[in-house]
Amino acid sequence: MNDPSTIRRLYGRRQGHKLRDAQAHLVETLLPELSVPETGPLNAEVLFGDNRPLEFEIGFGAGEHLAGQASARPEHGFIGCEPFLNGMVGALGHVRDRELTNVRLHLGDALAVLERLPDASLDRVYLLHPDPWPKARHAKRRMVNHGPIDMIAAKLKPGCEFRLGTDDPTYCRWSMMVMNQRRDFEWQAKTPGDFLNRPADWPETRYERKARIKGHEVWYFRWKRTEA
Ligand SMILES: C[S@@+](CC[C@H](N)C(=O)[O-])C[C@H]1O[C@@H](n2cnc3c(N)ncnc32)[C@H](O)[C@@H]1O
Repeated sequence: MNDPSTIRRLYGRRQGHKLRDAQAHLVETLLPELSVPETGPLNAEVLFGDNRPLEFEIGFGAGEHLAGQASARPEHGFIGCEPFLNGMVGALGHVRDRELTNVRLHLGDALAVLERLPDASLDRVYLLHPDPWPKARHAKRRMVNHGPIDMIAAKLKPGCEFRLGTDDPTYCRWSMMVMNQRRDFEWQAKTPGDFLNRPADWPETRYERKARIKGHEVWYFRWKRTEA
């Protein structure tokens, strides 16, 4: 596993385009330093050695949003999860280039990390351009569903935000339907068109940029965790 060509063979081919030597080297050297521990309960002390506020990104893609938020708030700790190795390489590159010390990464399922955090421990959760699963028969696979949203609700501190971005009209409508049924979240749209404009503190993601180039509308949702 320590040999870059082995890493490339094991992950690069199976999960995306082949890793170059420099990318495999990054995975070999920087990822172990930044990885969320594989087992045991997690909190800010375990991850960062102090009691700082935590933010969590589900499926960070190539990591540009995670890195942007982490450099904007160096006093917060950021946990990012992404099962796609080529995306992880992107995030590692941003962490290295921006010399970020407040990011921890997990190559795998975000929910498996989320469930190990204490309840009411997160200051923000991001879900940006989740896989849309557009067919009705696949709707149960959408991240915006009762099980995952129950977990997000449990882990967010009351008064803190869950952010969702999507350019998929079905996902947009679905998310409004699922979230409007909940009493534990309050939609933060101040005006009817509010969710059409990206807030200034919301860095653009790669997927979002591609969607805009294709001429798609993008919707930006912010829900506040209530006390309910
Ligand atoms: C359409 S991409 C969007 C990536 C990125 N957020 C962006 O906006 O550019 C959806 C991402 O979610 C990731 N993903 C899907 N299920 C996940 C899960 N259970 N945990 C973490 N990431 C997941 C996928 O690997 C993929 O990279």
